[in-house]
Amino acid sequence: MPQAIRARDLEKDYGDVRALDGLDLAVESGEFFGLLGPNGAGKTTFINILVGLVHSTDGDVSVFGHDVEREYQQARDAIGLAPQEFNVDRFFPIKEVLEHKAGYHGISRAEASRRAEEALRTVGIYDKRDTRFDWLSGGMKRRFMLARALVSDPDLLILDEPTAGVDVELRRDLWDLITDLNDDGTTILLTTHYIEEAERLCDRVAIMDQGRKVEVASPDELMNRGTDKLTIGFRSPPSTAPSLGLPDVRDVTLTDDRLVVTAARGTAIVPDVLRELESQGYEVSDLDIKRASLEEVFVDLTRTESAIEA
Ligand SMILES: Nc1ncnc2c1ncn2[C@@H]1O[C@H](COP(=O)(O)OP(=O)(O)OP(=O)(O)O)[C@@H](O)[C@H]1O
Repeated sequence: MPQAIRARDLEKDYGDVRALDGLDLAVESGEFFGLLGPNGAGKTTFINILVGLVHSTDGDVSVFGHDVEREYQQARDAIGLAPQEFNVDRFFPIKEVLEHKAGYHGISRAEASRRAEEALRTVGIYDKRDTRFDWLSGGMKRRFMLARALVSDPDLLILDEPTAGVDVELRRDLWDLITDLNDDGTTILLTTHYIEEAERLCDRVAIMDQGRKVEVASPDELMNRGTDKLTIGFRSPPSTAPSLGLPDVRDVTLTDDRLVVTAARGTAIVPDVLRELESQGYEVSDLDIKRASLEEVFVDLTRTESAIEA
C-alpha cells in the first residue's frame, strides 16, 4: 500500500507570508501520526492543502498515492477531516447533515442513512440524531465533528485539535475512540497543542516550526533526547555535592540534603550513578526519577529553530 501522506518540498505563500517553506513529510499507512508546532507553524495550511481547500505554491503532496490536485476526488474520498472550526450547516438535523456529507462522497442514499446512524452511534450521540447542530452541547459538537469525519469511512482521519476546550472525561473518551479506529487500520493525522495527547497516542510525531519540519521521531525517542532528573537521598547527607565523572551527567547539585543529578538518558545511567556514589563511600537511602517530558523537548527544539532563524 502506498504511503498515507507523502509531501515533497511543499511551499505555500499567502502574499508575503511564507506558511510552508519546503515541507517534506511521509506518513505510513496505518500510523497514528502527530503534527506538533507552535501557533503559525503551518499545520492548518498543510491540512487545508491535503483536503483541497488551499492550493500549494510549489512542491507536491499525495494521499495514498493520489496527487491532491491532479487526482483531487480520489485523494479527498480517502480523507475524513474533523477541523478545528465548527463549519457545520446548523439548520438541519445532524443525521441529515451526515447524509448530505456521505452523498457528497458519492455514497447512495440508503447507504448514507446507514452510515450516518453508525457514525452517530460510534461517537455516542445517536439519541440526538434529530437535533440541530447548534442545539448540541459543546462536547456533543466535538463528538459530531468526529462523526462527520467518519461518515465516508475514510482510510485517513485528520483531526485538527479534536480535544480543544473539552473536559477531561470527554478528552479520554475521544482518545479511546480514535485509538480504536487506529487499531482497526485507519491512519490518523492529529494536530494538538496538548503535548500529553501526542505523547500518549502517537506512534511518531513531526515537530514543525516556521513552515518546515524540524524533527520526526517517536515520542519516546524525542524524550530520550531531553535531560532527566535524578533526586537522591542519603543515610548521612554529604556537605558538598560529590562530583560524578560520567559522560551523560550535565549537572550535579545538593539541594535540601538531596543530590539532584541532571543527565541525558537518566534512567539508563542510574546503576552507574549509584555505583559511583557507593565507591565514594555514600550510602543511598532513596531515589526519585523525573523523566524529560515531550513538552520540554518540544520547547527546546522549536526555540532553537527560531533562534537560528533570528
Ligand atoms: N488565509 C491566510 N491568509 C494569510 N495568511 C495566512 C492565511 N492562513 C494562514 N496564514 C498565515 O500562515 C502562517 C501559518 O498559519 P497556519 O494557520 O497554517 O498555522 P498553524 O500551525 O495551524 O497555527 P495554529 O497552531 O495557531 O492553528 C501564519 O503566519 C498565518 O498567519
